[in-house]
Amino acid sequence: MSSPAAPPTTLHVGGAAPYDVVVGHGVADRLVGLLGEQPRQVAVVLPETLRALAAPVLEALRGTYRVTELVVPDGEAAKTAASAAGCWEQLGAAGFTRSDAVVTFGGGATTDLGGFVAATWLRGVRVVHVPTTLLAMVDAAVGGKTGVNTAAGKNLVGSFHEPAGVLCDLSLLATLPRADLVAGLGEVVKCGFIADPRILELVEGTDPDALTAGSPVLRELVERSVRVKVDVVVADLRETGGAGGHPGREALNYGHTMGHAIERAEGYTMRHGEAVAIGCVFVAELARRAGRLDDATADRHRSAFARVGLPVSYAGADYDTLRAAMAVDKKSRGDQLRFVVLEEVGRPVVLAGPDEEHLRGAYETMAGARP
Ligand SMILES: NC(=O)c1ccc[n+]([C@@H]2O[C@H](COP(=O)([O-])OP(=O)(O)OC[C@H]3O[C@@H](n4cnc5c(N)ncnc54)[C@H](O)[C@@H]3O)[C@@H](O)[C@H]2O)c1
Ligand SMILES: O=C(O)C(=O)C[C@@H](O)[C@H](O)[C@H](O)COP(=O)(O)O
Ligand SMILES: [Zn+2]
Repeated sequence: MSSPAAPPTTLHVGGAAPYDVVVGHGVADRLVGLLGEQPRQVAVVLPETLRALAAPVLEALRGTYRVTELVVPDGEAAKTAASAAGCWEQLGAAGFTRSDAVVTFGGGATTDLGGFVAATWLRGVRVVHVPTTLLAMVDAAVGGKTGVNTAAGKNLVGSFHEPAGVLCDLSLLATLPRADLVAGLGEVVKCGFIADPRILELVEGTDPDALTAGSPVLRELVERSVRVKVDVVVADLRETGGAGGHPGREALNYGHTMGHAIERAEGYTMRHGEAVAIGCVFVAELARRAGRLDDATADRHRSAFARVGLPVSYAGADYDTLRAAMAVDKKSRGDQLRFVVLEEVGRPVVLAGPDEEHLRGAYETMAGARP
């Protein structure tokens, strides 16, 4: 365990384009050092709502580089082809070259869009993420998935583009609304179920109200979740599959098949981490019905997510609507739905083409219609 004064932790991400994820208080101050002397100019992707929070970062950058602010809509509204096109226009007007760099400052929606802009401008320029939500620190800013939504569904256009560095400055979480911090815990608890049972013990053994920006337990949860993500991504960056029955990168998609369907049904007004929590409870029930998961572990999903204040049921859309939305999930192959399910905590596997009765039954339990 560590206090806010504890030195930063560096988690190295190996592979063809290695980089570090730095976790600690005040680490955003490292941005200029990380970008180095090569860029002449830096484009900072951020929502208008975070400009005050970003002021010290912008000021530090202006001391060294020509800075263009790419101000994008707040939250999920930023993840559109139109937002990306607006950024491309501004980069063109600024004469942004391959030696220049993009910085993202915001939650996962901002890092997803900004990462996509960096991936596509001149077929790829350097990007450094400064995530400002718990969810973006533990998940979105790490691993190189970038993208935008289309009318057909979530994250349907994007690319893999690894950052040159990720600075998780825990002090930035001080202003994050409680509901957004709790949403980030959705991905944290997901990491506990797919790979690190200690995360579940920490969540189950801590007063959720004590999980604040300066909390040592929150920091341990961040570091453990980043470690889970890094280990999976290093083994299977492009989601081509794992070895020995492990789903590879698809494991990180645990709970997302239903989670993304719910987000779409709600017009992207529900927080991603909330939808993921419901999706994990749904898929645990599916696995239980399919005879893959024991009752106690399925029930533990409901209790662990509920403990931190996340929703665990959803009846806002009917089964057929959600079933149709799940069909466009990236894990689908032809007409076949594929889910990541658990056989036990820490043992994810792929369940392809589940029994339609099990699916409908799991939906009815999720909707509260059937125990
Ligand atoms: N690329 C990936 O691997 C990956 C992983 C997980 C999630 N995601 C994506 O991330 C998105 C969700 O990210 P999110 O939960 O961070 O939501 P978000 O980016 O929509 O941010 C949530 C809200 O918090 C505000 N905010 C951000 N930082 C703040 C701060 N420090 N103080 C005050 N307000 C702050 C934002 O302005 C916004 O209103 C989804 O689009 C999801 O698909 C991507
Ligand atoms: O990094 C991954 O891989 C993930 O699946 C992490 C998820 O938490 C994240 O929401 C991701 O954006 C989902 O990706 P998608 O491929 O289902 O769009
Ligand atoms: Zn997610």
